[in-house]
Amino acid sequence: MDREANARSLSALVQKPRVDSSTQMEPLEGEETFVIKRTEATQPHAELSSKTSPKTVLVVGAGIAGLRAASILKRHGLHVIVLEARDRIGGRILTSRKSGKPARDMGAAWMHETSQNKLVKLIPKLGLQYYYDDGTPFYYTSDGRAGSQFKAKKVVDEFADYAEWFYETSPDAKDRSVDEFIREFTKEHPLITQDERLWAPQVIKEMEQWVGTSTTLASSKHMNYFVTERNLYMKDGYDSIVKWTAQDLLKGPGSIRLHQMVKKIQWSEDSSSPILVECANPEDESQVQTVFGDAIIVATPLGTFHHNLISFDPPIPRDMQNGINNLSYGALGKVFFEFSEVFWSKNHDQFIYYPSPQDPTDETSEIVNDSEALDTILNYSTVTVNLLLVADSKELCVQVVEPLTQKVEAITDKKELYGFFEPLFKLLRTEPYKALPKVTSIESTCWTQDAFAGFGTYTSEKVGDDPDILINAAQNRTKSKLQFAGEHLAIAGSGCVHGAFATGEAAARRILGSLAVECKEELLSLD
Ligand SMILES: Cc1cc2nc3c(=O)[nH]c(=O)nc-3n(C[C@H](O)[C@H](O)[C@H](O)COP(=O)(O)OP(=O)(O)OC[C@H]3O[C@@H](n4cnc5c(N)ncnc54)[C@H](O)[C@@H]3O)c2cc1C
Repeated sequence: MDREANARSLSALVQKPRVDSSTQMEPLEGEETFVIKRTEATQPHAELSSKTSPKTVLVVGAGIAGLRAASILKRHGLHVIVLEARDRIGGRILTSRKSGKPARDMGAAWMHETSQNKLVKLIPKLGLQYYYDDGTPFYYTSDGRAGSQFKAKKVVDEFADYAEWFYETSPDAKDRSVDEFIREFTKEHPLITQDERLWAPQVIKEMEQWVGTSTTLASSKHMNYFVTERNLYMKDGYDSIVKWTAQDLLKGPGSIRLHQMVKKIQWSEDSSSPILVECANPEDESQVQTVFGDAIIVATPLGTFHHNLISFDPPIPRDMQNGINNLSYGALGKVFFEFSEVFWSKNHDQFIYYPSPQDPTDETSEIVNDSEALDTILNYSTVTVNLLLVADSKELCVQVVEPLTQKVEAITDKKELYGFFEPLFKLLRTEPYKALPKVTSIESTCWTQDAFAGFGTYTSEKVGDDPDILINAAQNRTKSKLQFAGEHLAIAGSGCVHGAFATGEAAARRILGSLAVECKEELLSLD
């Protein structure tokens, strides 16, 4: 379908949005986030899938993984029902569109690993605007700008190299946190100076943004530090990828059912027993319905499993459960600040801030850091995206990671939120003697308070985790009527949109196999 036709078919199905449960945002006037009309999904009576062909496949979750799987299955002639708890599709891809404001991606904003990321093909195909992050970042400490030759950065590169070699040559060695391991490395290194020793654990915090957790929790065994790829920012908003993925499902009513919070899945491998799913309307849990299918794909976030938000009868297969127990979930938060004037460097796309190390000779430092009253943003590592360069708006997007994400996302008062971040903005001024300009709008994420996001943002390998258990368990379910998809199952691009997209394809292939339907590769093409 071409872009114009796509837009036409969407507008036929679109209605005015309501507040999204994943974010607590400004009033919604003028917002254009698209929402599909409520369908017959809330019929009180149970519905039965046809015993004759085509078979019915249920897909739980209308994130990119579930939508990709459902769309492939529909193209293969199967009857597909996507059950989505929210009032919108896209899951952790959420583009906030407010009148007069640029599109803000509250979830995914970048295409990563662009050399292998097949979604990049959609950029020219759909005529989307983008920005490649080829610029150099500016680095800051509480004392101001750190030079580009900040030596501790080189020490961190050397450590990452060492850690990779260490676990390659000693695969059975005990996992420890990145923070613990880098301190051990710098302590034992004969040529590292005391300053480098102090700063290296601070500088490595830059990776926190990738793994979605702090270096005190992140696994050094599964460390993903050498990020040499290019990244592409979706200037028009990531929801265009969601719309493209869902276009076949949006053609007629009924394929996607919103407000369907799945609570229980009764499943069996017996081909004569249907899969039975109990759903409730999240806004009125007395509105319950039961849906039947021949097979099912569960594509909800890893955190929903950690919180047992869906019950399975019989329980989730043991190998899958073991995998879930051995993989962690992280939390990256974002706050968008729009200003009346630009006071930061116009030529650098990111501002990376390293918090000061605790000076072991300063006996008061521990007391100061423990004090909630004195807590400021400058105690944490942050990456601030310069949206002037990236998306042509007078905005900064400050990214934080857990445990700060939970704290920031719990702040509902905009003044308080700004006050917390203000010391960072003062630091980013190109003319430090000038007062900061007026902040004209603030918008913050709220994923850690959102059950449908699993109270977090994406998979994060923490100390002791083993991601392969879950991936292997999912891949081994070749003949099963119960399949799983989602970024947590990605072989490549874990935690990312393209990884999630690929897991939707893999789950669809396994369902086709289990229903003895031939997979036609041309129906998976992005061309
Ligand atoms: C702040 C943030 C920044 C990110 N940045 C990037 C980035 O720049 N680049 C990148 O590639 N990736 C990024 N990601 C990760 C990316 O967004 C995810 O990996 C991807 O969107 C996950 O897709 P999914 O289909 O696996 O899950 P989801 O998108 O979470 O879809 C799961 C769906 O299941 C639904 N659901 C949950 N429970 C139920 C239930 N009980 N019943 C019915 N439905 C249910 C949810 O509402 C949701 O729609 C970011 C994520 C966040 C949150």
